[in-house]
Amino acid sequence: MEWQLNISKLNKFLSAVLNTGQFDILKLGFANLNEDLSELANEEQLYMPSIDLDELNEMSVSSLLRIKTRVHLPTDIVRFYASTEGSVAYRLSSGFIFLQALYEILEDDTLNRESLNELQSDLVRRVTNYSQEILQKSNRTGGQVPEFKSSLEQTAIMCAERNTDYEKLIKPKELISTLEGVLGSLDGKITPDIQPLRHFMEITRETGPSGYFASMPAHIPSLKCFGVKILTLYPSKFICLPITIQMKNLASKSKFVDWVRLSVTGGNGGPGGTMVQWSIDTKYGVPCGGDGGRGGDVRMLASRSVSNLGELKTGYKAPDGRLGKKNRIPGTHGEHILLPVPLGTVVKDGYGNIMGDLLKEDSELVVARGGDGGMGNHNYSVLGKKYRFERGLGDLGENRWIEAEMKTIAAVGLVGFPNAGKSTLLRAISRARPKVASYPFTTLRPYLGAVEYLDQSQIIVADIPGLIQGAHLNKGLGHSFLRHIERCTALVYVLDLDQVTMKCSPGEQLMHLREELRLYQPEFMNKIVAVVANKVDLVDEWEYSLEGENVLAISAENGLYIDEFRILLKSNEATSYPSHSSTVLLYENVTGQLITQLDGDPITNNRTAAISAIAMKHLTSKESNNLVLVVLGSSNQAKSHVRYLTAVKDFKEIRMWSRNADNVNKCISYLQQTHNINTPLIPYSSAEEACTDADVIVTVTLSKDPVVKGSWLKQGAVIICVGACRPDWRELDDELMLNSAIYADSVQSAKAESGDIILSGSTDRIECDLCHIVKEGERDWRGDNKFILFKSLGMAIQDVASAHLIYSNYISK
Ligand SMILES: NC(=O)C1=CN([C@@H]2O[C@H](COP(=O)(O)OP(=O)(O)OC[C@H]3O[C@@H](n4cnc5c(N)ncnc54)[C@H](O)[C@@H]3O)[C@@H](O)[C@H]2O)C=CC1
Ligand SMILES: O=C(O)C1=NCCCC1
Ligand SMILES: [Mg+2]
Repeated sequence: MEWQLNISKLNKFLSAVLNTGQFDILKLGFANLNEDLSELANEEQLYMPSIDLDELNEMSVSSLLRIKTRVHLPTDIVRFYASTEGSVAYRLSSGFIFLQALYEILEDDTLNRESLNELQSDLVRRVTNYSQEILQKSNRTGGQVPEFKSSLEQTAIMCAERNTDYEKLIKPKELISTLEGVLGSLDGKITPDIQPLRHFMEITRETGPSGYFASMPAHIPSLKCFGVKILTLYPSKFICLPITIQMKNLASKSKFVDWVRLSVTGGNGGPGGTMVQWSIDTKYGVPCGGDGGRGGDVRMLASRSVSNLGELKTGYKAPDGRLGKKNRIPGTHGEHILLPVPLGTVVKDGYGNIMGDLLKEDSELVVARGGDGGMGNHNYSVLGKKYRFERGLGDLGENRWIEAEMKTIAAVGLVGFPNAGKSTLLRAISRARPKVASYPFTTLRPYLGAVEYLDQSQIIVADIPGLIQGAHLNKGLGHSFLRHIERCTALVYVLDLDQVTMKCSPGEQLMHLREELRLYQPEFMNKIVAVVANKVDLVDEWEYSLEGENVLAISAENGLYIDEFRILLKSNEATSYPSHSSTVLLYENVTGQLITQLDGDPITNNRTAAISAIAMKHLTSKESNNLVLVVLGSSNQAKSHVRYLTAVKDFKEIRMWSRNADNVNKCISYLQQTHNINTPLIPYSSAEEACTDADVIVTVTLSKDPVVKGSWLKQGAVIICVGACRPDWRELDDELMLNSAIYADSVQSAKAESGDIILSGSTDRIECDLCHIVKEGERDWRGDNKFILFKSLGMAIQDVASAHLIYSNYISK
């Protein structure tokens, strides 16, 4: 096929796009046009469209040049495109598709923003379909695609489709039957995840509260693959800090800037056009010049991804509007300049007047307005030779000096009495250098420090100057510093353990600090808090809890437990950091090539629940329906267990309990709204009440102590115990354990890893592995025992089989 691009249509298309004034043409997806054209030309079966640049008008040429020199694709396309680097065939074909789409775009007579959007989605669809076709054509074992330079590039796509999208590839019934099939095929040969890899264990000992698990590699002959899951578990959740700030080029940023002065100038309005349309009816023609385009504004944009004002330059000028065009078409507007600033930046004009307070993500403030475009000559109705070229020149853009200051200073405020060591602590965790001396009020204004993490995130911490008793009455620095606390998301109470400098006992310090804050503003009590006790090196013994609060003892001066403190700031329930985080690697059997690397979290969530569903299906009698299910816990596993257990059994009702009633309600709404669970889901405020008369009880908590007691349960109850995966953690009490017929996904793993089994002395009482249950079919699993217990530990074989299913579904999607 020979393509002849229709230049007048190309011009029309480009003008239409540019004239919308809001559409960024570069985003339409003509990637590497140049390169693809030349490559296409070398490829016999493809033909190069001919574009005669001389025929294009100025605007189109410059647009094309921009297109050619910059690759700026919609992210979906970038994902596919980038993933196939090195695959010449693929690149050519993507180029081919781009060109084909371009050709069709040019054929389209009805261009508007909507149809452009449609075309853009269409483009993404085509590239996607094409990539699927290539994947399917691959005839290599395991579905590996020969054209791909590295499977990692391709799997990056899948990783990018984290949790939600990813979960679409996993259907409960399909996963359950796949895993059941795999368990059935095992023939008793099962690789137990007896212990995490030795190195991980050693690291665990060194690193404190976090725990590391690495499941053993598992081989699944029937699926022609093997694999491994690497998993870390960090259960300590002292403090919830919802803000961690992603920072680009962390290494290059050494300065933390919280105040800047800069000059800002809006773009000038473009001049009106002076074009004249000739016609035989008028002697001098009809003026038809459009209005000039508006000059761009300079705007500030509040963004969570910006941590300080250090990136701002000393001056900005927005682009001018362009000349009005003929046929009364307005000139192109100058683009606005958006200056990203941290949330909570206050902007003042040169006279100190507040122009705005950027508190919310994505809120914008115009700091220099662009000038209006001048009127085109079509507005001047007077006809005749003299007035034909009358037009407005466009207004000048505003110009001023402004000051920007960060006022939402920090995610976390350090609060403590003078000399508790807050400044020393800030120095220890960040590069901030507040003055440190042992007399009160060394710090007169809040000092900020950025605590930086290896994953490029950072948390801003403020050293809030000395609070004293009576501060709420404006004593000491009084209200001036209490105000700073207002804008912190979380607070860390810093207690002084030094007998010499402390005003009162640590317990009393905590009480007084809280009281001061409460008296100043009762809402402060709703803030997230953590408590640290400083100068622990100066005391012989220390209680690690105070008034029911976990307290982390540190020595800021000597760097003792400072790493723990840094981690404590970051680990929390309110951030998106999950307690578990994992990766699954799937390898091809024969060649040992890595087929895919997957985010392990959705796999863990789904496969664990699928295994529980298989166990429950076999351990309860086939006829039993309308049972009462109880789920203790309200997080990932709780959600997935409701979905998977309801896929194999009908329940009369599902009772849900968790420590946090709010989370139970959220969990219930999620299940009803996102997964259309129709079985009544009932929140319970007492675990005991929920378990009374229940048929199936699932424990999916991070508790270290029993959450269910045998005395609560009725005879015949089936308990699926999913949490307590460490040798010293419990979810079930001894009475429950000793009265249960016990089964496990792996007997060997359960003997080595389950605190419930080990500490209740039940290691020799585990009947068999799940794969034997699956093979045996229906029988009396309870025997003489009061209850039936399935202890789940989670095994690599389940992860690998699930990853295989996801991968297969992905490539055939
Ligand atoms: N057997 C297996 O294959 C797997 C087991 N697990 C285990 O399942 C449990 C739940 O996992 P996720 O939902 O991902 O964890 P998560 O961290 O997202 O949620 C933990 C849940 O436990 C609750 N919880 C925490 N401490 C508690 C306490 N002291 N008392 C009562 N409830 C408490 C929390 O409120 C929350 O509802 C964990 O113990 C985890 O290690 C997780 C994955 C696989
Ligand atoms: O995914 C698994 O397998 C897990 N095993 C024990 C602890 C949590 C996750
Ligand atoms: Mg496990």
